[in-house]
Amino acid sequence: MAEKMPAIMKTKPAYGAELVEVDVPKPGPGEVLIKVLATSICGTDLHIYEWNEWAQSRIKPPQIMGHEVAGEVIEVGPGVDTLEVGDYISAETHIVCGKCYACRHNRYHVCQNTKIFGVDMDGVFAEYAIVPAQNAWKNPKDMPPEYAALQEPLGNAVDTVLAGPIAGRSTLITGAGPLGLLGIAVAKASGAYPVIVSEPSEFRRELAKKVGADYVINPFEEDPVKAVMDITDGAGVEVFLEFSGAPKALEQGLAATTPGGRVSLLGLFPRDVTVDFNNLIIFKALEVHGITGRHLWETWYTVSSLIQSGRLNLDPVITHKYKGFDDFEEAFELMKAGKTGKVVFFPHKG
Ligand SMILES: NC(=O)c1ccc[n+]([C@@H]2O[C@H](COP(=O)([O-])OP(=O)(O)OC[C@H]3O[C@@H](n4cnc5c(N)ncnc54)[C@H](O)[C@@H]3O)[C@@H](O)[C@H]2O)c1
Ligand SMILES: C[C@@H](O)[C@H](N)C(=O)O
Ligand SMILES: [Zn+2]
Ligand SMILES: [Zn+2]
Repeated sequence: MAEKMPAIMKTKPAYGAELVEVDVPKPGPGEVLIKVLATSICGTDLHIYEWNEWAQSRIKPPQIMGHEVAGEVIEVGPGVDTLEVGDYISAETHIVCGKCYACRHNRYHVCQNTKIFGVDMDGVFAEYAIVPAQNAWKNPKDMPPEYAALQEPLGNAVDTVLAGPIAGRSTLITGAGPLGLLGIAVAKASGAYPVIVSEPSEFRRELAKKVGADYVINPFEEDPVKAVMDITDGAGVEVFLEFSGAPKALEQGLAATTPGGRVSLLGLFPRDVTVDFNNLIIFKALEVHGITGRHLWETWYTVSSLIQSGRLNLDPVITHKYKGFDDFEEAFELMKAGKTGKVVFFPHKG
C-alpha cells in the first residue's frame, strides 16, 4: 500500500483549501484504517471551505476536511474486536463520550462532548482515513458506495421527516438544497402526500420535482402561504419540515401549517430569528421539534432499510460525481453557487 496519499486539507485560516500529499495514517487503539470508496460534500464542509464565522471559531488548520464516507476496512488497530479487514462501512460522524448526562439517558445525538470528523479532527477527503471502531456502521456489500456515503446526511433527513407521523399527511418542505432533497426522497418513500416544496432556485426546484415533489413554489415570486392554502383547500399542511435555514421560510412555514400540525426544524439560521410565538405556535397548538444529528443507532437502521427497500429516489439528488480530488475547487464553487445537489468524490481513480 502507498505511504503517501492526496487529501483535501484546510491548510490556512483563510478562504479555500489545498490538495496536498500527506502520510497515510496508522490506526491507533480502537481505530480502523479505511480505503475511502466514496465521500460527499456537506454544507458544513462548504462553511469550512468559505471560512465563515462558525468555521473560524471551531476549525484548527491544518486539517483534512470531510465527514460523509463509505469505505473498506484495510487495517484494524489494537483492541478492535467488532470489525475486520474487508468490512464495508460507513461512519457516524459524531464521536460521543458515552459518559455525560445526555449519553447516560441514551440521548447520544445531543452528547455535550461531541467531536466530529473533519471538524474537530482529520476527516475523510483523502484516499485513506481513520474511523473509530465505535463509530463504524457495517453496510450490505451490494449498497453502492455513493449511497452508503449519503447515509449520514440521510440520517438528518430521516430524523426530520420521521419525527412524527408522515404517511398520507400533507407536507411542506422549505429549502431544496442537498438536505431538503433528501428530505423529499424520505417523505415520498414514507407516503407523504401532497409534498409541497418551497425553494427559490429554479435548478433546485427542478431537482425537487425529479425526486418526487408534487408541487414546487418559488417563494420569491409567489406567496407560499397562499399557495399551500390553495393546494390544501384552506386547511394548511399537517407537517412542516424546515430545511433552508431562512428566517422568512420559518415564518411562512409556521403560517402555512394547520392548527395542531407538526413542525420539524433542521435548517440552521444565520442569526436569532423573531417569530410571533403567540399566533403562529401557541394558539395553533403546534408540535415543534428541533432536529440535530442522528439518533444512535436507531436512525442508521432506518436509513439503511430505506435504501435497501429501493423506495428512496436518490439518483436525482446526486448531481455531480468526481473521480479523484483534482477538480475539488470546481466542486466547491459549484456547490457554493447552488448549482448542485449532492457532490460525491470517488478518491481512487483506478
Ligand atoms: N440540525 C442539523 O443537525 C443539521 C445537519 C446538517 C445540515 N443542517 C442545516 O440544514 C440546512 C440545509 O442544509 P443544505 O446543505 O441543504 O443547505 P443549503 O444552503 O444548500 O440549502 C438551503 C436551501 O434553502 C433555499 N432557500 C433560501 N431561502 C429560502 C426561502 N426563503 N424559502 C425556501 N427556501 C429557501 C436555498 O436556495 C437552498 O437551496 C442548512 O441550514 C444546514 O446548516 C442542519
Ligand atoms: C456536522 C454536520 O455537518 C453533520 N452532518 C451532522 O449531522 O452533525
Ligand atoms: Zn455534515
Ligand atoms: Zn456524552
